[in-house]
Amino acid sequence: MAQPVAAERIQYVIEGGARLSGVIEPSGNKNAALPIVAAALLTPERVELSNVPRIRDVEALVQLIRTVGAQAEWTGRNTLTIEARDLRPADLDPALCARIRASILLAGPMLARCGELVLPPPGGDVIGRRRVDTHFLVLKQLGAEIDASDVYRFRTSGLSGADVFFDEPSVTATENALCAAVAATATTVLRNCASEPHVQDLARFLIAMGAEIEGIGTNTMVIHGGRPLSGARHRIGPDHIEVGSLIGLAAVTKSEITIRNAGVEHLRSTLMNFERLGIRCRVEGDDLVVPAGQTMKVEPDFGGHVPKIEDQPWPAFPADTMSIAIVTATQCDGMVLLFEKMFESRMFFVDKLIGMGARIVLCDPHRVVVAGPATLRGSRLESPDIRAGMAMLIAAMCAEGTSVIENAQQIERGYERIDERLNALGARITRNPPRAT
Ligand SMILES: CC(=O)N[C@H]1[C@@H](OP(=O)(O)OP(=O)(O)OC[C@H]2O[C@@H](n3ccc(=O)[nH]c3=O)[C@H](O)[C@@H]2O)O[C@H](CO)[C@@H](O)[C@@H]1O
Ligand SMILES: C=C(OP(=O)(O)O)C(=O)O
Repeated sequence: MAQPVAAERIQYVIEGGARLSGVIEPSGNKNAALPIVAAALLTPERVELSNVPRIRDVEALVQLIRTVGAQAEWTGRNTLTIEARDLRPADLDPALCARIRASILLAGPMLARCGELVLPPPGGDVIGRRRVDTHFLVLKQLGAEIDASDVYRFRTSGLSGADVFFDEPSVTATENALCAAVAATATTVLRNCASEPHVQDLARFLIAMGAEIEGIGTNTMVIHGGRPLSGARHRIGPDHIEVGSLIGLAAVTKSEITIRNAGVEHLRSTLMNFERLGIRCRVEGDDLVVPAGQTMKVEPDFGGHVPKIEDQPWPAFPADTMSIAIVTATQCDGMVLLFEKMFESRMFFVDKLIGMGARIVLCDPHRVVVAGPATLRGSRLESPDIRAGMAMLIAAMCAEGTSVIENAQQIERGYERIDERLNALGARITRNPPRAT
C-alpha cells in the first residue's frame, strides 16, 4: 500500500490595500487535468501532458496512479509524462482517496484496463454532500458490477456500449463514462451529460489518443467505442475558474491586470455575471483585460428589481465561481441575490466575510443577499474549501490592515503558487512555511 501522506498546514499573511498591475497567465484547468491524468491509464503507451497545474490535487492523483503501477514523471515544471504499461488494481491509500474528489475518476480507466478496482471513498471539498450515484448508474449500464459498502468494488467482464440517460449532468460521472465508453465495444450515447470546458478537454485528449467522439460541448455525446488507444501529447486548457477569480480580485483592489491566454471562448457566462456587478472586461485576442476604475455598481433588473446571480450547469455560470462573486459583490454599490443550487454548505463561509464588515444576509444554505459597498477589516480566517479560501484571500487583499488565512493548503489544492504569482503583480502575501522551491 502507498505511504499515507502527512497533511501540511499552511498559513497566508496578507497585508490589505495593495494595488495590482501587470500580466498574469491562468494555470491549466484543475478539473481538466484530473480526468486527463486518470485517462492516461487507458493506454500502455507514453502520454505527455503540458500546462498541467502543479497543485495538491494533481500531486495526490499522480501518487494514486503510481500506486496502480503507472510511471509518472514531471519532466518540466508543468509537464507530466505518464506510461501505464503494467497496471494492477492495487490497494489505494484511503486517506489519499479521501483527500480528493478526483480519486473516483480512476474507476472508468481501471475498469477498461484491468477489469476491476477497489476504491476507498473519494473526498474533495467539504461543501455539502458529494453524490456518487450517477457514477454507479452510468458505469453499471456500460457493463460494470459495483459493490459499494465501506469501499467501492468495481468489476467487469467486458464493457459494452449503451444508451445512457444521466439522472443529473454530473461532471466527474460524465468523465468516467467517457473513459469507459471509449474502451467499450460498440457505440455509447450519453444523454443529459455534463459539457463543461474540462469535460470538453478530456474528450479532445481521448480523440488525440484515437477515440471517436461526437457532440463535444453539448449534453448528448456519442462515443464509437473500441478504437485502439495510443499514446498522445496534449496541452491542458486554461482554468476558467481561476480567470473568474482574477477578475474579482482585480475589480475589488481597483487594479488593472491583463490575463494572458484567458480561454476567452469559455468566459461568456462569467463575464455576463460580473457585468451585473458593474465590472466590464475587454477581450484583446486571447487575452482579457480587467481595467481599473470599474463602476462597481450593481445593475438592477428591469423595473429596478434586485438582480440575481445564480449558478447552473454549463454553459451557464459555474458553481465554482460563486464564492468569488459573493466577495466581489461586497465591494459593489447596490443589492444582489446570489443563488447557489448544488452544494449545501458552500455558502457558510460568508460568516467570515460578515466578521470582516461585509453586509451579507445568509437567507438559507443556498442563497445570500449582499448589500455593498462595505469597508472590510483585516481578520483571522480559516479556509474551509478551495473557492471559499480564494474568496477570503480576495477579501483580505481589499481589506484595511493585515489578515491571516489558516488552512491555506485548501487554496493550494486548486491554485498553483498563487501567493508568488499575485506578489509578482504587487500583492503582499507571506506564506508560512516559505515555499521550498
Ligand atoms: C473534480 C471536479 O471536476 N470537480 C467539479 C465537479 O464535481 P463533481 O463531478 O463531484 O460534481 P457533480 O457534477 O457530480 O455534481 C454537481 C451536480 O449539480 C448540478 N448543478 C450544477 C450547477 C448548478 O447550478 N446546479 C446544479 O444542479 C450539476 O449539473 C451536477 O449534476 O463538478 C462540480 C460542478 O460543476 C464542481 O463544483 C467541482 O469543482
Ligand atoms: C469543488 C471543487 O473541487 P473538488 O470537486 O475537486 O472538490 C472546486 O474545484 O471548487
